[in-house]
Amino acid sequence: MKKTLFDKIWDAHVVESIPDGPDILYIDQHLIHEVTSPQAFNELKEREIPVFRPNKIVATADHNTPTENQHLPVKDLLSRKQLKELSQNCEENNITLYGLGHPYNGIVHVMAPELGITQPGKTMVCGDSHTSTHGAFGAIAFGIGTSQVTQVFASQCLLVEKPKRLRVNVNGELKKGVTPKDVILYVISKLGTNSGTGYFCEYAGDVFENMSMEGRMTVCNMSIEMGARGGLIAPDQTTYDYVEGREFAPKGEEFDKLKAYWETLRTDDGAEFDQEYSFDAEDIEPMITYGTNPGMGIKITGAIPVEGGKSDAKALSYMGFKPGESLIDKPINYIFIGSCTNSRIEDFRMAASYIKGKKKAENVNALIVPGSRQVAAQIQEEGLDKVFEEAGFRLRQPGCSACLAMNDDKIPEGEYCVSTSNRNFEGRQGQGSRTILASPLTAAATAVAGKITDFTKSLN
Ligand SMILES: CC(C)[C@H](C(=O)O)[C@@H](O)C(=O)O
Ligand code: SF4
Repeated sequence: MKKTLFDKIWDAHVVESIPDGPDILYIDQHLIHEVTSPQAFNELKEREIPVFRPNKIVATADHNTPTENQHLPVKDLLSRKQLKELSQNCEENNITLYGLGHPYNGIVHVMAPELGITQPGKTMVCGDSHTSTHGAFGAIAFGIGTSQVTQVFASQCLLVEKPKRLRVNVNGELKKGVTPKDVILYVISKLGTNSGTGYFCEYAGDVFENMSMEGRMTVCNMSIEMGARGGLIAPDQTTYDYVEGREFAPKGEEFDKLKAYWETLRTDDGAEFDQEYSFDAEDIEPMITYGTNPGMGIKITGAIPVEGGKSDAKALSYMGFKPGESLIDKPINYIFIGSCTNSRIEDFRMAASYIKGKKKAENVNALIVPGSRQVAAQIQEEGLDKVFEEAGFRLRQPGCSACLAMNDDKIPEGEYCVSTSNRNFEGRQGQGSRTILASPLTAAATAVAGKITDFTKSLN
């Protein structure tokens, strides 16, 4: 039978199938962080169940971490408690933790791929919705709830209904200034935030084939924002080149053997999908959102749609925008370049290439936050920190930062923030804050202009 990439990986991990019921799926890699693991550890303790395979778990601290003075004790008491609990739980259960200050520390969806923990063909879970990011490698990766975290701790397996198959094709050549973030914001603006519900999405076509691993991660990261359980892209030479040589990647003969298997991980010609959509790369332009869900996106030079239901009216009133309005020239006082969507080296290269030789607008407060310690080190190695400094930006230390208001980095009430993160929900970046999702390039251009600007004209 002809199989999809998703089927091949899924079927290889089914321990047992319950007729007309869920599958018991083996999980190769479990990632954890401070927010969704404490209750799971507590439950295990209460029921006196040991962690079954501690060496299949890797932990990091990311959500509650400050992005300044990481060498000092964490000021916020709740955050400090959360981080301490993670350290204790990992120690008690023999789990590797790359905590605050460790050279491998970072946002879970940034540090695991860069350490070579994320690999094609694996099943991966984390108590975090953006686990879909790891699908960029041709892995089945998805977020789970805390009770499922307990399940995986106890058994290394998960009882889970097999999702349906969805494929999104984008073919053609992207225009100048159109980045992977714009591609996924475009797709979600076309399909809506519920289109993926019940599905696992494969991204196919030459746009994804030509993308770097960083770009593919940006795309897969936001699969959950169209409601999909996860997203994935068939592994290819770009994937193998990225994985090879990384700290925890297989080495030598083992790598070659695995690579031969990874090469079989592609959708067979003629394999069937339950749903399929196709788009042309030429139709995509730099995108921004105007509302309070990631599907409310328009091209940067576009106008806010006039037709819309009650929820649109509510979103626009929260955002302080009007139907039919263009966002060009809207003054913006905050920008955030960071989050597991856009905080990898390529994102900072992109931002720096625009910023180089320019100055940050006076009115703008900029948060530039690498996704991991390794990204931060690479920024320095490449001298990008100088580019940012000369333009008046200050780099922060790694973490989830202003992506969600769980640490000190918050956007004040009523302020607009052009943000490279993935969610623009009400209050997401701080109570009353207003998020405009965009690419690192758009965020950089906004920071320089002090307002939303059609920067594509100035690109050469
Ligand atoms: C805190 C965590 C559970 C949450 C998630 O699941 O995604 C967070 O990472 C987010 O982005 O909203
Ligand atoms: S960066 Fe944002 S989206 Fe990603 S894991 Fe952290 S809080 Fe969630």
